[in-house]
Amino acid sequence: MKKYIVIGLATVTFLLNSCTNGQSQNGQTNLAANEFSAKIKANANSVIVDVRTPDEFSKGHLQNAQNIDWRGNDFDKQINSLDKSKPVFVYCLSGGRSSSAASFMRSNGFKEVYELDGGIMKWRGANLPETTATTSRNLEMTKQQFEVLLNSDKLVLIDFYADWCAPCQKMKPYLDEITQEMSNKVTVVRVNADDNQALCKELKIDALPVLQMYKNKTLTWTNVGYIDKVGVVAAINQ
Ligand SMILES: O=S(=O)([O-])[S-]
Repeated sequence: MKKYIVIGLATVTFLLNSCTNGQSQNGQTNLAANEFSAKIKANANSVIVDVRTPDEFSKGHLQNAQNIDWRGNDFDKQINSLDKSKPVFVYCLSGGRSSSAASFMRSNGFKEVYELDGGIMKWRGANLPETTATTSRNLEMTKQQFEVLLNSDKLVLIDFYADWCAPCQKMKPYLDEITQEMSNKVTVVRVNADDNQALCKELKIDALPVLQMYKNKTLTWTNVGYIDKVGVVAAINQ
C-alpha cells in the first residue's frame, strides 16, 4: 500500500516535471538507443536495470542488466538497495514502465538516471546486441526468479560461476560461443555464486564451476568442475 502511495506521488511528480522542464524531456536523460549504448560504454560504473517482468527478461535483455520488475512486490526495496551515486540506465519494453521507474528513482535520491527512449524495441530496431545469458551482479536472484528462467521450450544451461574461479573464467569464452551458435537449442544462464549465496545453498551448489542442464524445468545433467566445450556440446546434443 505504502509502495503504491509512493509510486502515485512519483508518477504525479513525473507528470508535473514532464509538463515543465522534466529531465526526460530535455534530451539529456531520455536517450535514443545508440546514445544509450554509447553512454553505457563510456561509464565503467554503470548499473543497467531492466524493469520488465522476469519472463520478458529471460527472453532477451541488455548485457549485464539486472532485472528489477517495476510491477514486482519488492521493486522499491530492490531498487533502493542499489548504489544511488552511480549512473543508472533503465529500460523496459517501449518506455512506459521505465519512465515511471526512473521518476521513482529520481525522487528516491538517485543522482543520474538515464532512460532508453522507446525501450528495448527501439534497441532491437537499431540492431544493438542483447543476450539471454543472465549475469546477476550485486542482486540476489530468488528461487522464483530462477524458476522463471527455466520456463523455456529450449534446454536451459545454468553456469554457476564466480569471478575468482579460474576454471569458470576458462569456460566463459566457449559458453559465450555456445550461447550464439546453439541459440536455437539452448539458453545459457550465468549465475554468479557470490551474488546468489542463498539460491546456491537452496540448490545445493557447494563447488564451482557447476553446469546444470534443465529440460522442461527438470534437471537432466550436471557437471561439477572444469569441462571442455566438446563435453558441453555433447551434453546439449544427447
Ligand atoms: O511499459 S512498456 O512501455 O514497457 S509496455
